[in-house]
Amino acid sequence: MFQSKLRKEYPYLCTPIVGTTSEELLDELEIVKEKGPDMIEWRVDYFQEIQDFERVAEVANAIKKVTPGTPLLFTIRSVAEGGNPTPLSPAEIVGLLSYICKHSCIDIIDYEIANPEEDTLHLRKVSRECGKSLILSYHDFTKTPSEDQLLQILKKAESLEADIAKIAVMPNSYSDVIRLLDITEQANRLIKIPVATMSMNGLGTVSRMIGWIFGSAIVFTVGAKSSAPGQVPIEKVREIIKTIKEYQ
Ligand SMILES: O=C1C[C@@](O)(C(=O)O)C[C@@H](O)[C@@H]1O
Repeated sequence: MFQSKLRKEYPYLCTPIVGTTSEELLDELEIVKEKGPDMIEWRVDYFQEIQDFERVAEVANAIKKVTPGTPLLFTIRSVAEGGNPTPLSPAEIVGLLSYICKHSCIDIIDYEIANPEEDTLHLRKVSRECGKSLILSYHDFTKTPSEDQLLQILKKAESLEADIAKIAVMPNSYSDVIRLLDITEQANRLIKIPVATMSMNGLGTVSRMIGWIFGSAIVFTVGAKSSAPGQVPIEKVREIIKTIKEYQ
């Protein structure tokens, strides 16, 4: 599975695509493809035809056909955690994630850790049976929770057998950004699965540039369009990593 290739010394550069139609998505993908990301995230909460599961699987396969060698992450972000409103109920979201594991060639699904544990365990089982990886994620668009709370979230993701634990939080000061980096470094010693962390917005943007040094395994970068505040274009992040590595 792809996460065994996650390199501690170099992060996966992931670029989201956020189109509302298959045409928009494939146009975005043409731009993104040229930039050679290590992972592509389809933000399905923006997709107009999200209720038509067969159509969603068809589009996922069309995306994968354009970038066959690049792990494809399938994300339905909830409004509560910064996503776009969708007509799907929580049960339908579980249904779509299960369907997509069974009927498409996506590689990874994202599920929010705040969801009921029984649904998470169900999706863990289905994704594993289908050979897909599972990211358990947590987002707070208003603040950066305490060190204790964030470490508990990462540990919970590990105990629920996620392949990767991810947290994206909003800083209200530089000390929040430093805390996030500190937690990232601690988590790498305390838990065994890879973690992906980011501090959002202008204040936190530095975490997207240097978080990998502290052990964040994935950086969400802009390929064509941004999916969260503070994301940096992929080519800029590459340059920064290259410069740091030259002098490390
Ligand atoms: O979870 C994340 C991280 C993210 O919110 C960010 O802050 O870069 C962007 C989302 O597209 C992705 O699903």
